[in-house]
Amino acid sequence: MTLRLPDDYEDDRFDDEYAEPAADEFDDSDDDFDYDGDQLDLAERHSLRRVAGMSTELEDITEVEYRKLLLERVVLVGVWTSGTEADVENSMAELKQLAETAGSDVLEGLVQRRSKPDPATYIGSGKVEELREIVIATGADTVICDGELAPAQLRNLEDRVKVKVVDRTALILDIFAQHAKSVEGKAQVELAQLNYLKQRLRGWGGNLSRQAGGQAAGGAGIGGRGPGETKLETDRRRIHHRISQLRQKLRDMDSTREAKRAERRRHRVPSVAIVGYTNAGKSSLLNRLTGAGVLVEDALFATLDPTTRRTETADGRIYTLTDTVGFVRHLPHDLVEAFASTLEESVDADLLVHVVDGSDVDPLGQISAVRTVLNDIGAGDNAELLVINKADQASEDNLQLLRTHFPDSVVVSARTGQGIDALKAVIDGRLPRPEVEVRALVPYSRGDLLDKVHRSGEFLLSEHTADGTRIVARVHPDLAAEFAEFAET
Ligand SMILES: Nc1nc2c(ncn2[C@@H]2O[C@H](COP(=O)(O)OP(=O)(O)OP(=O)(O)O)[C@@H](O)[C@H]2O)c(=O)[nH]1
Ligand SMILES: [Mg+2]
Repeated sequence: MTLRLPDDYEDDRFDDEYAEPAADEFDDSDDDFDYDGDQLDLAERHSLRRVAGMSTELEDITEVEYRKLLLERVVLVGVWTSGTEADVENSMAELKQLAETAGSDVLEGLVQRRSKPDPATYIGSGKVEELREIVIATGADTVICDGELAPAQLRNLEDRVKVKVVDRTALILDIFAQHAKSVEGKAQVELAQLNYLKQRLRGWGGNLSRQAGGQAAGGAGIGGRGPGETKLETDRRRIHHRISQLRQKLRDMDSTREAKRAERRRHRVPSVAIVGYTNAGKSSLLNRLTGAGVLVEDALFATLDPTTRRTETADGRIYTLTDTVGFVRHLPHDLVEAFASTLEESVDADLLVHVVDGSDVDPLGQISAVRTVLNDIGAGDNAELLVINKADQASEDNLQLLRTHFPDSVVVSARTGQGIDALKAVIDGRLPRPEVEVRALVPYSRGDLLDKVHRSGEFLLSEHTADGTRIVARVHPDLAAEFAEFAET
């Protein structure tokens, strides 16, 4: 079925670039690698929360739920442009995990080796045919592509395989939408979704009935009503309006967050941010270090709101530990931008505790993906302590590899507690030190001063004399001033 669209509907940014290619560009000679569904270990799929029905109208855009994708029975598609076969399998396995986290059943996976994705349809036209056959045979209602597709590519593919096509970016946005809990988190996700959506309006409202999910085999639900030009315009305007509302709302919330941060800086409480790949065990580690009781889940992006807890070093110095949003390869740029204020917790931190899952198949890949995002958000130069987690589960080979690459790292298991005391000691050693050394004889009536040193400074010497406590300590300048009257030289 051909789709009729309003004449003026052309995506202004992409259409020229991704115009229909000439027939000879549909070259499938390089279709030499097939990825059959068995490699995706279907037995292991667990059924997570399904996404409930979604309106086909764009009227409820005040709801973050609005963009729920209704992913149910999906086929995954990837283009293998570079790297080894193991890399591509790894990337597809991660896409599968993301799809399952979003609540879908993964039926089959398909990979094409090409020098670059097809500009019109992402995969070559021969593969598109094959994909369409798989969609019919499996009864899939959605195709998920492992990348960020241009709006025109999504449209073209949808027109040919006749079910909904989404990309990795939309999938990640959807997962974030499902997991967002706080008002701020929801607003951030909604902003990212709307920014993504505004380029792709027709793709969702056009040829597919979103409620029916597009029944490829029967043809039902296809060729539904496309939005008229007026409606598109209204929707666009509404989205732009909502985007500016959300930006304002986030700016307001940002000032509250900034006030809290300023407060911490004023009291010179050192701050440590726990960062790392999603599912690496960041929340588990925060719980282990502070007894925080933060949600831990074997799911991607379980944590979207940063949690900050106070804790102290063995000698009683206070510092804060913040659990943060996990990262993933190719984190959508819109998300990074929308989460900027949340991510600033990491930018501001005195020390980044970078947690990597030592039992992952590609821990080095995870580390570099995380460092890429850290660079993007301006935290690339912060002091970093690499922590290799899940030591109880990691292979000796992996541990060896990581230790060789990162000799200063600490190996722990947040689950068993292995290495946690050593980690605390290393964090302690890497916290910023108070800068002023004071020598004083403090009368016994001023125990409060000693208490302050205990909380925010560091004793180098403390001895009891007949006249009071003689101390040598490192403290912050404000506190140093309070010792002036008792100073000794
Ligand atoms: N075997 C083992 N599993 C662990 C360890 N630490 C965490 N896990 C498990 O790994 C999964 C993810 O843990 P989380 O602490 O939620 O990971 P996270 O990094 O906070 O994940 P997100 O918030 O989703 O990015 C959970 O199932 C944990 O039980 C560990 O040391 N060993
Ligand atoms: Mg977490």
